[in-house]
Amino acid sequence: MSPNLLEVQGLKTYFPIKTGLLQRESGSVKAVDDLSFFVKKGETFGLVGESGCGKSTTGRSLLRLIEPTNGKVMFDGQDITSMSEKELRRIRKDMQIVFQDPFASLNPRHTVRKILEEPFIVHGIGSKEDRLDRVLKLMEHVGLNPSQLNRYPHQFSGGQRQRIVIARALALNPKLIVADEPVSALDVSIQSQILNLLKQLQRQFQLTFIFIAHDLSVVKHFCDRVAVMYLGRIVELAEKRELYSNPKHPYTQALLSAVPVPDPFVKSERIILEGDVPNPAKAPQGCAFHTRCPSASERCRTERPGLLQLSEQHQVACHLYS
Ligand SMILES: Nc1ncnc2c1ncn2[C@@H]1O[C@H](COP(=O)(O)OP(=O)(O)OP(=O)(O)O)[C@@H](O)[C@H]1O
Repeated sequence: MSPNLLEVQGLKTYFPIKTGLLQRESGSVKAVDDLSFFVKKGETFGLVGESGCGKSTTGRSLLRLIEPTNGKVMFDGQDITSMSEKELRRIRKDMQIVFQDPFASLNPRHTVRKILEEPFIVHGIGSKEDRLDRVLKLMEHVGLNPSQLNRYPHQFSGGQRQRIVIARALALNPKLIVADEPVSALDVSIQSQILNLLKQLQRQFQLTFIFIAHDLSVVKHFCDRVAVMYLGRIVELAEKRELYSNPKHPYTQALLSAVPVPDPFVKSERIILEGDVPNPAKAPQGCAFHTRCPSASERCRTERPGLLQLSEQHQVACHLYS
């Protein structure tokens, strides 16, 4: 049996750009541009990069909430990309997503009971009493008071609302949860509580996580392996400790230099990236990062680097190492 829950090969998701009165297609945004990686059963795989680099589109494409343009996604040995809608509905209960903004993902007119009961109703699971029982258990698992069963989302704090979203994601006993910036909208003091809850649930229910974040400080304690994305591509992928202690790609080095160091005796030099992220509709030839890279050579301008295996736990897409 494969140790991997997810295997992704050559995933591409392009969005057409339509212009003019007739909305003619005039190109495409390469939001996800040829990603290949795997996620092991029970691990937390981090996807990190600046806003707009394609993290959310990747997460949604993996679950086919957005249709990928190309590539193959194998989930638990099954090819999701070739599944019919019906087959997909069956397998979707094994793959859930938690979004950044808990308020936007909850129906304001539904009580917690109704919100948490819905997945069971949709999948025809249990009698009314049995469903209530399941809802109460879910509330308990995520640290919500069962007496709040009949409250509405606006009667909860941001952190509690995210607990409701997590409970709903857990309802159908999934194997994989894509957590798309699940703590970014929360107070810093609440962030670690939610991260701890996710970790505890992971152990309790043998969950596999894909954890999306825009900076490397949040994933530091949470992920096992981390992929750094830039303009729709993975530029570096490594086991967490290896990535933090031995970053190879100039972009990862710049991202890491922006992570605050809590020790006043440790001096860290911040690498300031010049220029803006190139427009994904007109991504440059060669390495997408070359316009901002302090070490770019002529080759970086013309030739796109592939992901190079530096060691068993470390891959980098950069001409400095090839
Ligand atoms: N439905 C869409 N139609 C057209 N372009 C899109 C669509 N969704 C995303 N994009 C574009 O695809 C690129 C990647 O967006 P995506 O939201 O995946 O990035 P992200 O890294 O998750 O950013 P953020 O952290 O801000 O959410 C961006 O340039 C975005 O504008």
